[in-house]
Amino acid sequence: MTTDTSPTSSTSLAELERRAKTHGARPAYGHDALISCDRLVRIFTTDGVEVQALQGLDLLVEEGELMALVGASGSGKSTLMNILAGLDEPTAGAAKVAGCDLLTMGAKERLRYRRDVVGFVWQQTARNLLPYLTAAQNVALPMQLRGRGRSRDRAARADALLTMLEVAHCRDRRPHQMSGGEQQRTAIAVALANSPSVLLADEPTGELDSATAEQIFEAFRTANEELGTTIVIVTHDQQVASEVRRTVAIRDGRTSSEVLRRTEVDATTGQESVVAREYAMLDRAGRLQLPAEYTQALGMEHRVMLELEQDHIGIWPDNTRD
Ligand SMILES: Nc1ncnc2c1ncn2[C@@H]1O[C@H](COP(=O)(O)OP(=O)(O)OP(=O)(O)O)[C@@H](O)[C@H]1O
Repeated sequence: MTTDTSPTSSTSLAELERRAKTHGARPAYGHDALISCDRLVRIFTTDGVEVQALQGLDLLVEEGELMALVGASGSGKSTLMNILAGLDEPTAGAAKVAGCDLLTMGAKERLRYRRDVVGFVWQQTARNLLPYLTAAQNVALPMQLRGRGRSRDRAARADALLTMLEVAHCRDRRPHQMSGGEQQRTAIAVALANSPSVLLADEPTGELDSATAEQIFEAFRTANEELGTTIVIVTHDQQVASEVRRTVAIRDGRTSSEVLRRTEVDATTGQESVVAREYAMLDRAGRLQLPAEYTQALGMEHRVMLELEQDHIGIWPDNTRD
């Protein structure tokens, strides 16, 4: 590749000034996103051994999105969720959720963040609900702890949320009297009780069969559509891609690819169909993660050749190797 981007004598000073101005006027990365992670790093050190769980992860989530994060075991999903939940702090990088800076928050702010800005649903149903409270009492509790409203108003909101999530019949039951799916739908109601900006769910269907999991995804869709809550669901289930509009894959602590689903209308027949397209992620330094099956198929290793074409960039194996 012989692309030369250095300023040459033919580049006028005025042109360089114009480029610098355009660059300076560009809005900051993720300025209009509800969640923005910028080159996020999390290093764990155990017995002197360092594990880089997040290795410069970039992620933007817009307000009102319902999206999924997928990835193999150990790819860094839970680490990212714990940081977004305000339960863990990143080693480096930047992370903001609804205007809150997750790196500089003090203890008091962190507590307010966890109570008001984010709601969580965990995989283990026991972690989501208190066993000695009924479904309605579980949903009312976060509102009570926040000290908002009268008891009658809190009970009315709990009822409305349970009804929306189709578990009104469980209102007077304790968790052990409900099915796993009913418990998780009640857990979503609990997480929504204080109207958080973001709902985070870490493997919420991990303990459920596929039919019940489908109902849980339906409940997330209802919450997203009716309340406009931004929802991020972590799962290792690749099937989730058919349940949400955007699925981001994490590999080795970085976002590696994204699947977008959209409805397209055939211009001639007028028929609607859902089209899913996979994209590779280009990070802010211009780095691209190529899928292993592509690079292996062409024997690409270490070095590749690039060529800039009119509307695409070509990538070829290094043909100087024997
Ligand atoms: N508290 C910790 N101390 C040391 N290493 C950790 C800690 N938490 C996570 N790790 C390591 O960080 C890496 C990412 O772990 P993480 O739990 O985020 O992955 P995951 O994608 O959520 O995996 P799974 O799907 O199995 O839950 C792993 O190598 C893990 O061993």
